[in-house]
Amino acid sequence: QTSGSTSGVLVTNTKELQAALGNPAVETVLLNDSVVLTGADWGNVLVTIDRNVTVTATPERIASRVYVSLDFANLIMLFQISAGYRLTFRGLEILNHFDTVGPTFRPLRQSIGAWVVFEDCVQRRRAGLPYEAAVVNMIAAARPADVTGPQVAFIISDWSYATTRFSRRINDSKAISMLDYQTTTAPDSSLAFQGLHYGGYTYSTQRCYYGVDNFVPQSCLDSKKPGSECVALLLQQLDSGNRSTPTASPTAAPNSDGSSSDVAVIVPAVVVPVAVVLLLGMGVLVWVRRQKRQQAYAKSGGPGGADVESNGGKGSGAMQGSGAQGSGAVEGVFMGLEENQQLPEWTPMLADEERDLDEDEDDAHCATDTHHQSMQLVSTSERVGGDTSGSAKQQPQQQPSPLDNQAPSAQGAEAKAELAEEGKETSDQLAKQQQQLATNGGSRRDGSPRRPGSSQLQQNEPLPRRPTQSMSGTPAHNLAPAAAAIAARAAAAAGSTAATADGHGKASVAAATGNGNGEAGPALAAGGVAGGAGRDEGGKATPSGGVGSSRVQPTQQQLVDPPSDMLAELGRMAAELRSNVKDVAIKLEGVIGSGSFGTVYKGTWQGLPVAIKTVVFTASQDSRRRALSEAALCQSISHHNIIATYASELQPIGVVNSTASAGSSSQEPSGGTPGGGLGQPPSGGGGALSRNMAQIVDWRLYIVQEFADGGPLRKLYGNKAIWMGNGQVDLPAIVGLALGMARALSHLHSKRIIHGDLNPNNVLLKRDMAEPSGYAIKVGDFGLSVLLPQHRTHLSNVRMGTMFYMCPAVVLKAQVGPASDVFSLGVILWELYNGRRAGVRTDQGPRYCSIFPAFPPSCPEAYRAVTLHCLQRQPQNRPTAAAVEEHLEQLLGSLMGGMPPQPPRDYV
Ligand SMILES: Nc1ncnc2c1ncn2[C@@H]1O[C@H](COP(=O)(O)OP(=O)(O)OP(=O)(O)O)[C@@H](O)[C@H]1O
Repeated sequence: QTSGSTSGVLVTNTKELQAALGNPAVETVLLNDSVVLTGADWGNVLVTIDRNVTVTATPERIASRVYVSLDFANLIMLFQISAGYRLTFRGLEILNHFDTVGPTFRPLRQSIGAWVVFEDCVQRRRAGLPYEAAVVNMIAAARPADVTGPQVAFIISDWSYATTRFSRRINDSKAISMLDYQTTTAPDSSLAFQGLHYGGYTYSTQRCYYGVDNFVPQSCLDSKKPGSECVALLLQQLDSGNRSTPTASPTAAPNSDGSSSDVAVIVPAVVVPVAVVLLLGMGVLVWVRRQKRQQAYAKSGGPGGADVESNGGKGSGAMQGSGAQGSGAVEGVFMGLEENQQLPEWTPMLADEERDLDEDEDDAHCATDTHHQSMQLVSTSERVGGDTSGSAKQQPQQQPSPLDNQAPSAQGAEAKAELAEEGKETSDQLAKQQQQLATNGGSRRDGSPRRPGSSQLQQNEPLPRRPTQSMSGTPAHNLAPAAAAIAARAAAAAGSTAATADGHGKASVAAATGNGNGEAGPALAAGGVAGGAGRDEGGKATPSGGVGSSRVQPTQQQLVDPPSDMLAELGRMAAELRSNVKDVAIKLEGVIGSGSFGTVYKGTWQGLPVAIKTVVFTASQDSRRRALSEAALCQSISHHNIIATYASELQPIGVVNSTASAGSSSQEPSGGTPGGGLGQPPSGGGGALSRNMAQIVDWRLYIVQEFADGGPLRKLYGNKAIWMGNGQVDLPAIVGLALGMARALSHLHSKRIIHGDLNPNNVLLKRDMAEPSGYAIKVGDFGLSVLLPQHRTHLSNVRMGTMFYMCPAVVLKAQVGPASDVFSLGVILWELYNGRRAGVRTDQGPRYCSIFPAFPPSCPEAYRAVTLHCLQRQPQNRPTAAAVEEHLEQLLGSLMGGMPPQPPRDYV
């Protein structure tokens, strides 16, 4: 049981545990009976652990499936783990060891580059967020850069386990199964003035369960207090003996004598029948909708639950949907058009029916991006490629824990069902959050309150168009009320969670121009911009042009209330930035969302509204190449229709001391910018830190980008101002947006850059009155972009992109080139005209909607032709992005009675 260790030591109390952890010869510490640590016995000692140690229940306890209780009694900073080492807890019920929320393990002092691992453990909090909120936070937490796949955490019911704490089993109606949850906690020195240093390590839980004794009341969460504050309040109440208010919960744990409280019995008695009735009602609703859907498909000539192939089958059968079988079909891949292929018939009835479906799907998958991420857990990931390739599609298999009380097979099935269930719960929760924001804080362009529903664009929301078709400049005064409302909300956000990083210190380094001075001491250094709003290709400062106008643009379209863990993270980040960022004022205002590689924050930098992307990665990783190349690529591109990157900054967050194996302790990074390199790999430059470059374990990359206040294109779909119904559309608006994308792509391809993941999530919008739609296109997310070598038409062995937007050559042959981007553009052009997504996920799997790629008869032939040209099966039959641009320019010109609007000169 001691894993080959010859040095297992049995401990029974605080002093023995301290001695064992501090003894370099001990690799395994055994617990057979409950241990409650006491501060008096531990004393003022910080034990340094510079080896791998496992603290585990004895083999007998594990064999008899009893967790041994280890109570840290809220003692803090008892030990520190040197970088590169891991402290593992196994088979234990661990109590009173957490910070109020989040994965901060309070007994552990800041341990940069170390691992704390919990295997087959129960983790219990005395007070915590409701499971539904906690699981959202867990799923939203970024995985360590070198760990693939999504977080796997979900709520389970009827949880029961045995612990050495009680003679009776503990029974809870719910718990969270943390099957595979891993995250790297940011080094947190925000409480250094109190002598407290936390974080910096990777926190990993495998096959663990998470239970909470007392839940914060919903009223506290509804009052918009951060979750951590609600938990702190609850703990105060518990300490003062006032347990009556907050503890009511159907999942209340047994009281210390092992008996359940009355509340825990009564609440289920009321809630369960109501929930059952509601669930039944929902089930009937879903069934009716499904029937309707199937009837509609049947009418269109397809089999029940038809997929695209049924429609495409009218032609050559080139379209494949999820239901296509035995034909080499790939889920969610449109196989492209062959010459003279007959398209499915477009009927308003089908389009409307499908819209219904699409809205379901949009609600379920796109309420927020945190949610988008969570859905990767519960269903097939849409995005593949690079680090996430494959992994996101696979659900990690649960290894039966030796301590599990449920039959492994039953639990596996249950886990899947729970995963699906939790995805729904998560989406509901986030939809609610967003609704609250819309009701409470959002504002519309005219300053009137947003209607409930979403903080994003609503279907009938008026667009920010210029009043006439003239191409005059932005009427900034129209935006003042919204700007005021936004400022108020931003100020409120700043009051609670944000901080202005305006510390003093060393100068920033301009790396894009290669003149880094290598001095340790980081700063958010201006890459392409030197204190200005715009930039040109060479990274020189330019006078503010179009981007400058963003100073008066409303900026709240995308801001969602972050989960409380993120608020905590935001606070830490702000503190970190405050201490590190020297001559640059950066203000964080909230979380926009998170994608597969990190979190995106909303902030202000040098007076500009910005989005700050953060990516944590490991030096030895492929993800390093990828993160750095994204930063480098972003900074090398300057175009009106591509998100501008103002600055980027690489910060070390973990260091392995080369002498660590000889027993010395970890070395905290000085916070320097290695090599003075913005977006440069950590290889070279001066400074103390850069001399030890190879020893740096983890990095955090910040990319400061232009803020696209209109949100992603997918949120615009269906807006009644553009898509009026029955195939009636605002053509100039659509063609203007399409042209923006074609211009962006054409520019990228002229630089031999392949975007690799063009989809309506990565195409952002920014208010711009000069555009027919009121929005300028801003293509972003270069995480999967690659540079095409000279004289090559494509790269092989690169499979990347997002389901529904990948061309067959990418999926089937792993060939990526400009033509694959053009194919993705074709799918989006179709979506733009139809105001909806081409592909949806259904209960039967992902599939294209049945009318794709048909157009309503009212669609001008010029638009239809260029779209279908992009969707050709053979890459060589597709047009270049430049040709699409030219074509759309002509079309828009003719629609607007002259030349289409030109982007501001500085940005072309
Ligand atoms: N420059 C920006 N301005 C405004 N919002 C942005 C900006 N960049 C990203 N976002 C938003 O931040 C969220 C996260 O973006 P990110 O690019 O990290 O992930 P994603 O595209 O949603 O997912 P993935 O990276 O997994 O494809 C999204 O809602 C995105 O629209």
